[in-house]
Amino acid sequence: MSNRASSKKFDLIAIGRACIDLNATEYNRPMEETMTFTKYVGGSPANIAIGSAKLGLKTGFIGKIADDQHGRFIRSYMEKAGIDVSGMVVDQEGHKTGLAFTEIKSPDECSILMYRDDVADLYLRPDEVTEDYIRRADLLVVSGTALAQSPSREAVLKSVHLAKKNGVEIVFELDYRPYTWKSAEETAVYYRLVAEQADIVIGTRDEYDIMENAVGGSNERTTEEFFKHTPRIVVIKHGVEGSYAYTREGGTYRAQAYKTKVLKTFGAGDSYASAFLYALVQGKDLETALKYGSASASIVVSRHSSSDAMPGVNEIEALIADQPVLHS
Ligand SMILES: Nc1ncnc2c1ncn2[C@@H]1O[C@H](COP(=O)(O)OP(=O)(O)O)[C@@H](O)[C@H]1O
Ligand SMILES: O=C(O)C[C@@H](O)[C@H](O)C(=O)COP(=O)(O)O
Repeated sequence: MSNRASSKKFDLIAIGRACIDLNATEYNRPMEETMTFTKYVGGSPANIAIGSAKLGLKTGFIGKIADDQHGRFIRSYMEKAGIDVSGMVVDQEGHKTGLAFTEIKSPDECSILMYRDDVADLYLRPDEVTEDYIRRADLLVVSGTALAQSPSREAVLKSVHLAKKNGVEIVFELDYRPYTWKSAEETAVYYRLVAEQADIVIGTRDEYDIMENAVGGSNERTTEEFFKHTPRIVVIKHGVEGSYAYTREGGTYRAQAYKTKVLKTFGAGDSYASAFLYALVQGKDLETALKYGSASASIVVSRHSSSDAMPGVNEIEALIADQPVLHS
């Protein structure tokens, strides 16, 4: 897929949450002993939009933000990052910004403490998603978490319908977060509904298991099932073990993770998605796109945030040229 000749206003529009991450400033200790936190924009689809804009993609965002100091910080940060925020809606009903406190106990022992009761992003309504905005994109990136509750769920389903109607390719980032979902059955129903209509699906092996409502699924069975439906590319990530891309035509590609000095584990998935999509938009082949995703992720896990830390193209390409892979 090369969209370089595309006349569309946006290479990519992401839909879902834009929130706040509060990352432990003193790390390598439990959160109980952390006294200060550094504020960043967060929320997986917002992070993907920021990563994409930093790589030079024409990027838009659809989501609902709170009418408070955090909401205004998010809008202004994203605007300065070069993202079109005209699809962002300000909540008028007193809903709050979602917060994610991140604990960094050690480079591989991190956790996230979410404050997401009644958060503004899950109140995005279908009437706040317009055809005129969606049709201006080549890609619509849908976050799985935005399907967790109504009315955000219906807003996202409408965006999927509008994307299909207007020939906009759908990228489904499974982005599974256990909070806000009511049951495993419910999650599997909505995940499958959107995944089967998507053109590109990206997730970790564990997230595909959630979608299949089963444990220990295999990539072969997952992809066999997907290719009976719309998806043409399925990306399955396996953490430090690397990642795979499967194509409808029967291709299998693998990328290894790059060696890095890990500061924390989160942020890997969002940086991976933005760089992978950037490479596809540039018309690069799948094997190269996987390398871009892996390189970007390895850079972000070595830094403190998941949004501000997103790398530029030169950093990603320099890392790929160095080839410091983890497992061969
Ligand atoms: N510790 C690590 N060191 C280097 N790269 C990593 C590390 N952890 C993850 N990655 C890279 O990030 C990608 C996505 O990570 P993964 O943990 O599977 O996703 P998520 O963050 O969505 O859970 C991996 O495929 C790998 O390329
Ligand atoms: O998505 C969130 O609400 C929290 C993120 O902003 C946070 O930085 C994070 O968890 C990113 O994790 P990833 O899925 O590993 O990229």
